[in-house]
Amino acid sequence: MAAIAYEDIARAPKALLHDHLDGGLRPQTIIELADGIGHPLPSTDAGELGRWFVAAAASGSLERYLETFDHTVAVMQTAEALRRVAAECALDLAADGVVYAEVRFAPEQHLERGLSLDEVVEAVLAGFADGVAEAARAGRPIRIGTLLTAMRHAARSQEIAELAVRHRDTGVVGFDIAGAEAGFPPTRHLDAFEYLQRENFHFTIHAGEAFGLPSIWQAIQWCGADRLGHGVRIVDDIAAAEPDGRPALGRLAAYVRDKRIPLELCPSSNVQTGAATSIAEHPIGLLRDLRFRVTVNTDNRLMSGTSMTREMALLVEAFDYGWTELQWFTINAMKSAFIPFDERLAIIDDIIKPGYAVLRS
Ligand SMILES: O=c1[nH]cnc2c1ncn2[C@@H]1O[C@H](CO)[C@@H](O)[C@H]1O
Ligand SMILES: [Zn+2]
Repeated sequence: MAAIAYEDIARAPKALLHDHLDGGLRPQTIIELADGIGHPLPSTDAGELGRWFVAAAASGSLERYLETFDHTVAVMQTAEALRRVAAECALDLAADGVVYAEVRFAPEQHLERGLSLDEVVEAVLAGFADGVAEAARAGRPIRIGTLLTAMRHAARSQEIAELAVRHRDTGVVGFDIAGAEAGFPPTRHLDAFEYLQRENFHFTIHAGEAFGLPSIWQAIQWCGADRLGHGVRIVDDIAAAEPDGRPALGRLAAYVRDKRIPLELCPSSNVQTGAATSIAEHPIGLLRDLRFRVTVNTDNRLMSGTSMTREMALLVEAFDYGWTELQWFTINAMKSAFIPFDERLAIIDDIIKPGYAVLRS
């Protein structure tokens, strides 16, 4: 069978669980917002600036990758800027054929010009509502859930967890921690995770990206994470192959698979930070073969110059995947979403399955 065409993947309904708002700005928007506040940029040509982000982020280290966010966060410090960026995010995802997305950002990074944490969240939620409404008018319906992230090197996670719970009925569906992983274990934020569990709230934790199994183990067994942001280093607990030819799962890997803990895998991002050597050698191939609850994600569309369509196309090329695998990734993501069960099911039954059925035929 011929490989699936890029345009067909673009038309397929897609679900995305791991996308950073401040990692997905349009280069032209960064230029316009930076101009308004006098923030200096590496380039004021949109094409060049886009390429600069991708090159600078492909540093081989998570810490250096994260330095590129200085420019995006700098231009996201007013309610108007946040609202615009969020609206454009919704429009761009919808145009890419994403029908459900969870988008995350760290409110504590947007207080430099006097906004309160609640004002930051309200501006972003308003922007998503604007973008979702405009996308629907253009015949590209999308649903967006917001995740609030706390920065793992900082000490505001309890406050951000409470902020998330405060906005749970107006669009915030989960919580996360992000930032440099080595030296900042998930248990530093145990109070916040315990609070969220008592509130019956959902959270994912960036773990097993730049640091290995101890980070994943803490995220799940100490903190109670519902999902793993990346989690790609779980392969460190899988031995190549036993004499019978089957890979042997260690206790943690077996637990993650048995419990169906979703892995928010982000192939291109991992190659840039050095968490994987190439797409072809990305552990997603092994993890899918072993039937972990694998999902495909963009992480940062600007820093990786990518989209959901492109991530899927790269996997089709590297692993020879067909519609069966792409639908499986999509339904895995939808099953793992933080919105209510009946709403997830409706998207699977009414949008995803019929959409793939049309593409297959
Ligand atoms: O892949 C990642 N690993 C860890 N932290 C990340 C990643 N991508 C983005 N951020 C961090 O999350 C913040 C809020 O969105 C970003 O500002 C960036 O510092
Ligand atoms: Zn991330």
